[in-house]
Amino acid sequence: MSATAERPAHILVVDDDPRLLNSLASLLRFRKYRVTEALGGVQACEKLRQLEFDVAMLDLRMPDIDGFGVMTEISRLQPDCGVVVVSGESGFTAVSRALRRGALDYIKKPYDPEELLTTLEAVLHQRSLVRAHAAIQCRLQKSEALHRYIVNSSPDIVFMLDKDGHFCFVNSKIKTVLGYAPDELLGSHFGAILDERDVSRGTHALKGPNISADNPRTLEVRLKARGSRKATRHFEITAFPIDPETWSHQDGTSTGHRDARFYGTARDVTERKEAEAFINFQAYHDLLTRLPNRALFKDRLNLAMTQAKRAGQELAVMFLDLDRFKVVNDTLGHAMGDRLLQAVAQRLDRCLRKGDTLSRFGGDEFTLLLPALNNHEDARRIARKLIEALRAPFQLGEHEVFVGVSIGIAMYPEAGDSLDQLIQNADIAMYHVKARGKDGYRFYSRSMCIDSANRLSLERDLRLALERDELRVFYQPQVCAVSGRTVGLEALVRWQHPEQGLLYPGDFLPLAEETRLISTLSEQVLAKACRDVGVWIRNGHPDLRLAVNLSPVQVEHPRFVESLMEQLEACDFPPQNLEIEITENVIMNDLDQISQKLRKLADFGIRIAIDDFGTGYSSLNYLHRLPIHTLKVDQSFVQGIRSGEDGACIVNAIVAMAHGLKLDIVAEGVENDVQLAYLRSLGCHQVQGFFYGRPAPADAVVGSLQNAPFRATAS
Ligand SMILES: Nc1nc2c(ncn2[C@@H]2O[C@H](COP(=O)(O)O[C@H]3[C@@H](O)[C@H](n4cnc5c(=O)[nH]c(N)nc54)O[C@@H]3COP(=O)(O)O)[C@@H](O)[C@H]2O)c(=O)[nH]1
Repeated sequence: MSATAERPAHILVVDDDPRLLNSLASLLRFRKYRVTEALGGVQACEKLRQLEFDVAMLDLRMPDIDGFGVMTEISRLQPDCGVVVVSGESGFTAVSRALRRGALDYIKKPYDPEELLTTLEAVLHQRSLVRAHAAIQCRLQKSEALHRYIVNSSPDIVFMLDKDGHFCFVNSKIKTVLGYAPDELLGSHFGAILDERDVSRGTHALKGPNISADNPRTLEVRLKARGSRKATRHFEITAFPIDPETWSHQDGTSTGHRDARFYGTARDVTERKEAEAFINFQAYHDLLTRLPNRALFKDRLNLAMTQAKRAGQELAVMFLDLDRFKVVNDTLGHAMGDRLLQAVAQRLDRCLRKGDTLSRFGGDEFTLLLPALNNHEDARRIARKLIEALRAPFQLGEHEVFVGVSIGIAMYPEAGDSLDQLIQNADIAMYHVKARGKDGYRFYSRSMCIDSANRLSLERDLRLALERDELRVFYQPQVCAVSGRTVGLEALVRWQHPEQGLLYPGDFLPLAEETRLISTLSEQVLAKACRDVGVWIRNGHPDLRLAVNLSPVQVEHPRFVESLMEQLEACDFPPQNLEIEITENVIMNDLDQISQKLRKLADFGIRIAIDDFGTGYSSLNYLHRLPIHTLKVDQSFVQGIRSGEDGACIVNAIVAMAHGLKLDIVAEGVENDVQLAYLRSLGCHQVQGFFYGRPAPADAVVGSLQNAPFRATAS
């Protein structure tokens, strides 16, 4: 009777017979329906355009527009309006045609009023069910659209996995973030998009025993973007197991959600991770060179010391300080200085193995950790490599600059068993390289380290020693390898300390250099040596050569040439009998200045020898630019002859080169006849070393000058 409880159903009654029309309308009105009458098809179509109906009760045979025509209009104008045909026609064709056109029922005239009303009620009831269903469908669609919108607009990737970890659902966020279309992932295992480094951690995460809705699994993993264009991104994944009891889609849908056992979200945390990584990098790196900073260096050193201790191995800490960097910085400016530091860091870094740590310690200082070494030779090799790496000039814009590096080496455990001690001792060793003319390397030895109280008392003692004439000069012969005759004597300073006994240069020369007492010390040594050797020269050894060591501090002094010549004059010592020994590094500190000074000395007849040849700068370029007379092969190479290491090859090369350049050559540190025989076979005619005698005081030397071979027994 009614479309809803509040509103009576609106019925359109259509018939071309006024009497039948009226009677049907009255019957329906009597039953409280709202009725609109249409006398024929034309009127019915008009009413359909004006009003809304729940049901149309329709005659079929009408003169103007018949019932089928009206049904066409109904389905066009009001498809929700139900149609009940009330017709005198009862042939199969008419009935079936009416039903095919959408009529819900067919009542034959003359009708039974009760039967007609029952049919109408049933049609109205069916209409209301259809409408309710449509309303629910509509609400469902809206609800699903809303949820789809919420899920797809989520800032996170939302996903569902089956029990084995295959995707059952993934929202469209994955397309924006990683480039995958959700559909292409359905059915694939989630491990397929995990970065290789996180596959095992990621896949194990879901298998954990404690994972539950109250205790979701949260982990950070890297996910691969689709294709190779984009990099891996970082995600924080939170995954919950789905309780099969509460998951209402068990009965299945075409999307496969029914198998879902895990629900989760993946939040893109790449920006946060990158910011963290950058902050972390800043905290542990030097931003100019991108090398580890002090803090990271100390951390790695600590770890390496623990490992070395456990494995019973050595490690080396090197302290590197650039030579001549200050000049570049002061003359070309800080921007160029910065570029130089970057270029230096790159060159040094290229010399190292994967496990080594090069750090910028500050300014132009670098520290290097070489873990797990077998012996000192390993460290020595790297130090030489580093020095060599910086030898070639650096191109800074239009400027070509040269820097060198002074390297101090502290070996663990020999040079200390705490990290601060190792760094400090490497620094001390580096300082000794600087004091000896820069651009070289030295291993730390205990004699280098004088604590401040000792240092003060030693400095005071040294000042007193210079006043009280406690310095002694010892002489070591330089012998002709063929005749065994002594052709020269190297003067080597000793200190007869009143309490500590005889001290060697290594015990006090570094301090003398630091305190600038070296100038007075050298003057005293030279004066004594000139006096001693001068007497021997005058007493029948006119060609006897006196070799003296000069410190860089002396050579760099602006009055170096003048004061040396004044001293020789004062002692009446013939300049042509003097040979000064300087290291290559002294020369390279300021090639132009040194070259002028050496030329002046050479013009006076003084001979110039390069001491420790092969261990320092070794730029062969200076050899023909300077007035050099002698190369002294360093004792480390001579000792290599015995052990059959590289030393022998280097000696071969140095001797051949000296011959080519027509320079004299003196091999230092000859300790046995094997070395002597080898050197002789190379044509190295002058030798020096314990084989012929240790350095000895003047009175021990003088008697042996006549004899061949010379033999002294002192220290
Ligand atoms: N500026 C000055 N420097 C000086 C002076 N006197 C010495 N020195 C420098 O000190 C260095 C160490 O000297 P010293 O401890 O005297 O050692 C010399 C020799 O004893 C040692 N030597 C000689 N032969 C051998 C050998 O067969 N085996 C071996 N293990 N050692 C040996 O070598 C030192 C001499 O080296 P060099 O000078 O390179 O010829 C010394 O190196 C000087 O630089 C000084 O008055 N002023």
